Amino acid sequence: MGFTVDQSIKSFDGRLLKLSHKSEVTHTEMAVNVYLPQQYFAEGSKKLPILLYLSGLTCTPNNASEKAFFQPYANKYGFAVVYPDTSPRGANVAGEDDSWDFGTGAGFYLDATEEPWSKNYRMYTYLLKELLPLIGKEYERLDTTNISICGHSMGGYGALMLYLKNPDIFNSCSAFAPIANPSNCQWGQKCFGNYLGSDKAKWAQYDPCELIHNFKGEKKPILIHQGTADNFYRRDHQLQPENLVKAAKNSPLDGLIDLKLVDGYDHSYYFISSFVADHCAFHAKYMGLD
Ligand SMILES: N[C@@H](CCC(=O)N[C@@H](CS)C(=O)NCC(=O)O)C(=O)O
Repeated sequence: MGFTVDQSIKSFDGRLLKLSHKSEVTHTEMAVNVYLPQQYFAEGSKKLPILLYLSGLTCTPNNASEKAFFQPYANKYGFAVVYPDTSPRGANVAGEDDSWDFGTGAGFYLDATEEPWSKNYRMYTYLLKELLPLIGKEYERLDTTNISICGHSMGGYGALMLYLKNPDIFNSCSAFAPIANPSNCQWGQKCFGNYLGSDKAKWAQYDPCELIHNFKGEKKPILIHQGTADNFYRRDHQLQPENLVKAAKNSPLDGLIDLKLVDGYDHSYYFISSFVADHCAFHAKYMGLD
């Protein structure tokens, strides 16, 4: 089943497509936005790389499409941006709308193994086995063999986790204020506990601080920005990017976590958009575009 194009909006010389499709993985209708840069519309253009951007808790595909400002850099370098949703919606699972940090808007990019979540909350398989292949099929001038990954907060964790597990699929990884050690913070413990149960060995299969030890890809840096005025970082200890720097020691990525603490920035899209240029330049290099 293909995409329905709900809207096609001109933006920074390219077009933002608001798409939806029926997912056989989540058994729901899924929304996804795709930004096609100006190069996509040029006669005889070659296949364009893809930046997969994963959003944080409560987001739909629209938050980053409207407020992160990837578009000028997507046009500068010539890559598309794919903005998936953060969970299935309307799965009708009891309790999915009870809190903002679990269930709807908080799929944690994993495959739930526990009832009643395991039928629908399967964002890991959805992204890798359904969404990316469908993008490749429907947009033949996008190159699904040249994908980089980036994300914010829960999506920053998602980007780290997906990259560390699948270096054959993703060229490069960066994150804004990621939940770097989910087994060790309230947000992660709540979601891992409900979706995966109490077996910590299952949690380790998704925690970047565990996965980094078994990373099998090329030795490249991972770029992370973290604002020092982010309350989820300094007050609530939900993010803990330093734990990933520590975990990298004596791992294949020893010394390659490029954590940039940026003074005075909070957790919002004002922070993200301030450093999007750096992240796009970083990924463009590994996409072969600079
Ligand atoms: N709803 C939460 C905040 C959730 C939040 O900050 N979500 C971040 C990701 S973790 C986000 O991107 N929010 C949407 C936005 O800023 O557009 C609260 O009330 O504290």
